[in-house]
Amino acid sequence: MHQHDDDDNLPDRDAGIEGYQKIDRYNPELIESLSGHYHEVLKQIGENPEREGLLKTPERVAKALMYLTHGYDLDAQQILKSAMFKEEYSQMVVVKDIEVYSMCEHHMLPFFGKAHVAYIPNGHVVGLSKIPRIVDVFARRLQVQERLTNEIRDCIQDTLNPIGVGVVIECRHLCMSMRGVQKQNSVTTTSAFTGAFLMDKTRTEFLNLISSKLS
Ligand SMILES: Nc1nc2c(ncn2[C@@H]2O[C@H](COP(=O)(O)OP(=O)(O)OP(=O)(O)O)[C@@H](O)[C@H]2O)c(=O)[nH]1
Ligand SMILES: [Zn+2]
Repeated sequence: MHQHDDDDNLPDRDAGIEGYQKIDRYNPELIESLSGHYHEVLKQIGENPEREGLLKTPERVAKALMYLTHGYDLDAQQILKSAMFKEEYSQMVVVKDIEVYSMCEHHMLPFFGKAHVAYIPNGHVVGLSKIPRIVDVFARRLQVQERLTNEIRDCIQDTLNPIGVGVVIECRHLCMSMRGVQKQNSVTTTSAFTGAFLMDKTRTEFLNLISSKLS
């Protein structure tokens, strides 16, 4: 469902988050309402929400959850467009080891690790900091790692129109380690490519660059 943000002060979100309702996420009334639900959650897990250590917990958790999902309010394309510069550089640009913190949409438990992002400019480069920023825009939502990977790729491809984009993400999922199958050391790797990165040579150069230990 496409949302249009012309009637209030929130920044434009990128369109196309299916069924997402735009909210004013730090509105005190909303935080209070969400806190009420967490107060109930504490009771339902057998805790005493009135004991001293838990008195402010519902509000803290409500604020934390709102922060951890604030990517819904950000427009990744706008962020890239705000720092695009005409430049004739035509080699691969790689930003590697970008910390990722996201939450799986199945269990609302964290998954975290690193993203490596590359593109080959086609007349324009983008301000380097904007790459980690757009990783965050898509990571700070309820996600699956595959979609996160594709969304980063598509955003760069559609906005910057480069000769190609490569994205590799490596994450540990707490839903697989602290519950469920309980595998403590498994790491999930996902990748997405466009354009020149679909060719072996370019893809191999990218994969070699992100595995180098220079940094
Ligand atoms: N493809 C994909 N799966 C994920 C991701 N995060 C969590 N999952 C998986 O989502 C699946 C949900 O499966 P279900 O069988 O419905 O849930 P469940 O009974 O809690 O599954 P278990 O985790 O196996 O106990 C699990 O296999 C999770 O490992 C992700 O980013 N990508
Ligand atoms: Zn999960």
